[in-house]
Amino acid sequence: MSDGNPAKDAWNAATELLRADGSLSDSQAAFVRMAHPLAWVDEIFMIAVGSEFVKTWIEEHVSETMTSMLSNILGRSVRIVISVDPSVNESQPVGTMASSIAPSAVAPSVLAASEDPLPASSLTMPSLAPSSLASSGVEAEEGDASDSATSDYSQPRYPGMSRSSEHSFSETAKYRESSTDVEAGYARPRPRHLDTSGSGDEPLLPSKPDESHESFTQGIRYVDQTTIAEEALAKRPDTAARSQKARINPRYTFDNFVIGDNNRFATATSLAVAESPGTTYNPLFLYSDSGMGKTHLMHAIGNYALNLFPSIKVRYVSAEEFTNAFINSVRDGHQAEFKNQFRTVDILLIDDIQFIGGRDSTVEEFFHTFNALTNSNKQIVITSDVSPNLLNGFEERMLSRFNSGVTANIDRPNLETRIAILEKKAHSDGFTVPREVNEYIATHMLTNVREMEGALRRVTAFADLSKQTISLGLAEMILKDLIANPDAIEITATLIMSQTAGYFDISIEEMISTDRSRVLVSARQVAMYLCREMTELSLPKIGHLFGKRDHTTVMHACRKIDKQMAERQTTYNQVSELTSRIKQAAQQASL
Ligand SMILES: Nc1ncnc2c1ncn2[C@@H]1O[C@H](COP(=O)(O)OP(=O)(O)OP(=O)(O)O)[C@@H](O)[C@H]1O
Repeated sequence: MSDGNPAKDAWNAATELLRADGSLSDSQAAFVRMAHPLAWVDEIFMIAVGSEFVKTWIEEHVSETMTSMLSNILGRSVRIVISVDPSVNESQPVGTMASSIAPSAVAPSVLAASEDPLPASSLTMPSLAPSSLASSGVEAEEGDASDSATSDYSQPRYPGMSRSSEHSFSETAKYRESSTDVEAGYARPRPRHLDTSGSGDEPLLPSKPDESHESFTQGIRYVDQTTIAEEALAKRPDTAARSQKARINPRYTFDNFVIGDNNRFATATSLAVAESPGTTYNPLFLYSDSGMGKTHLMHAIGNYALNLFPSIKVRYVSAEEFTNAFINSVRDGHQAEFKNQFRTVDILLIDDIQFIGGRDSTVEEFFHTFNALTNSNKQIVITSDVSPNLLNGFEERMLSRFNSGVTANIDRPNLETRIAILEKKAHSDGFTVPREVNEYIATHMLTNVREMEGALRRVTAFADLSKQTISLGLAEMILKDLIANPDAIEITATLIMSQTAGYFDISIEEMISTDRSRVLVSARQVAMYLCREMTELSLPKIGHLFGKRDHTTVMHACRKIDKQMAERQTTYNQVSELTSRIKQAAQQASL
């Protein structure tokens, strides 16, 4: 949908057209969607990305195709100029940033560039960065005297029930539903190193499941449970045997992986690895806290690669299993078999690598396995609970190898994504779960997707066994030992302040200080707003808690955040997420 940014409209249209005619693969489209189209002036088409990595990737892989499609759409020849702006959130839906740029901020530098085209490298756009749109790094936080006690803010609101959470219930997920559409005969070139496999004349499976990966469009997508893997399985009965041999779980696919802001980059690189193993992203290192979907993505890579390349050899192994297999091979004198098992594959997926840290001989063996595979351009995917730099028990030479490819973090999913995950799980398990039940679970359980799924399973299993209809009341009853009664929860200003400070990565001292730098003012205003919404504290009391500030300052903060939530998706998401976190922390404290 257009929001008056012609660059964004053209970029989106070009992406969709190229996807439709097969010129962009799933992973290419995923990267294209990480870019933020800023402006189009004459022959200059400007986009911003968050990192050099994505810039180079776009330049090398899709710039030419996009340039020519954009030129067709815009009716004149354009060239793409890419700026790197670390403040661009690559996982944020396209358009968020562009739409926040005032036209007046774009005009001067762009026009100058268009009249006298500069080489791309010399075209810097400091005025386009959102941070530079503010007149300075110091933000006003005081209210004016007219914001007086006659306002509706003079009375406390309903404790524990914020307007933000009401919004989030009614307006969060914007998913579309659609079924997968596997089009036959859509072959892609096989990666060079796989061409020598001897079975190159075997037809490739359709590799463009198309609509199923539209999840890379903004936000969240909800797809039919029919997966590419299942479709392919029906066509190629041997796929089941190959998955089993590869120790790949056919249930974990890209189709049933919900893509949100927290995992967009990790999913894009995983897709790229499945499509072109052993080429660019080697090794791919995925890390996150427990239960965030690393193993799911790993199996998805395996499933997709097995479907794309009929002769490919894939092997999934947990680090624990690798360790045991190694120890047994030494004990039984079967080292040759061990080596053969792990060094002759095209893709090795090793899960939870942190497990082998400190086990010197296993680490050493893995080092040799790693080198043997990468030296012959075979793909390695590694998962861990921490980034390579924080792994314990590995030598430096090993860590530098882990860092030599691509590392991708998976964050905690936000509320919207958590609801989408639950909806998808319920759907694929064949249950109809009312939306408020999924919202209830997602709002109260936010630290681990696995636990959230466990809660949903508890509810569906109980309803199934007792032949009851799934309802909010039933869910509350079944989950009462996991989720405390909302009425019994005590939400204090201290809790709000500490959660908000943690979220913005600042200290409580900074939050109540007189420092008025932009980040601190934003965090402070959000915290004041939440205190007003979630506690019964009066304006003067809140002001006092926040460094003895005047009640008009609190009033100003509340009005400002209220307004920003209506205008800016980012603020809305921040407040929704914080509301969830605060409630969860309060619940845990009350259990
Ligand atoms: N984005 C997502 N979409 C769908 N399901 C998800 C998503 N994220 C996590 N899950 C589900 O959550 C559960 C836990 O995920 P997974 O086992 O992949 O986590 P993990 O990060 O590997 O955890 P651990 O570090 O404990 O091994 C799985 O059932 C997985 O399908």
